[in-house]
Amino acid sequence: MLELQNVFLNFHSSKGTFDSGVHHVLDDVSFKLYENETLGIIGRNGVGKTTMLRIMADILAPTSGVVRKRPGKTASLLTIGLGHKVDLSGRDNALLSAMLQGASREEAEGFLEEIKEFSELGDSFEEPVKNYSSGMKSRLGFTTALLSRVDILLVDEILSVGDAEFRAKAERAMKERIMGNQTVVFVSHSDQQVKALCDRVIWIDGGKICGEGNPDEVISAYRKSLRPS
Ligand SMILES: Nc1ncnc2c1ncn2[C@@H]1O[C@H](COP(=O)(O)OP(=O)(O)OP(=O)(O)O)[C@@H](O)[C@H]1O
Repeated sequence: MLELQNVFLNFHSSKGTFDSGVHHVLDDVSFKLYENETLGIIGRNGVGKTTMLRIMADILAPTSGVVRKRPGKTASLLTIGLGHKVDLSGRDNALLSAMLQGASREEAEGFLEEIKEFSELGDSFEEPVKNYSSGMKSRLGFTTALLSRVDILLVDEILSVGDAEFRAKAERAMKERIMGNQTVVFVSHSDQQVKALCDRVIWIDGGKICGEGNPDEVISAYRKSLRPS
């Protein structure tokens, strides 16, 4: 469905701590994402998990290497507040996002009441997003992506925000989508969520894939690596 082949990603950095001002974030990363699977990406803070999702979503081009997506397939990055036009209402943002993800205006309008109901934003749905809390933005972003149709859903930590009740509801809805043949790439620091939702896990560190495969085994190796020896 999607493949990264020998992907390198460098950022130019003003910090002197990196090699000649270049920060090598991804260093020869290759993997395949298969249709209908839920792939988890784990690793310490700052190792490049979000960067990988942004490359898969075509938001960021790799410094070198190839990203191949099956023709006609859409991928959408689900993250807090990304792409929200803050002067527009929740309703208009939901409409825009659904259309950007490939829905016609009519189809997108058809999703709006469902988005309002699931997100539990009430009258705030008609308010500008600049007045939203981060929890409210994530409810809007999560719900819009959940209810519109994308072939590959790229989920960045979004299930870890919001109150406990909404989080449980979001996790249940995500599970249903996964069961219903949605292809998902899921970045999370929650072992429990990754184990509950993912078929396969990739662990990255130092720009490389350090482990790949069964969630229990890869998470256990990752946790072991964090313990002081
Ligand atoms: N636009 C940018 N310009 C320069 N450096 C960047 C940029 N975006 C990310 N980085 C750096 O690249 C590295 C990887 O960032 P990334 O957000 O992908 O990490 P992450 O694994 O998702 O982290 P976390 O678990 O904390 O969310 C970090 O060191 C970060 O500071």
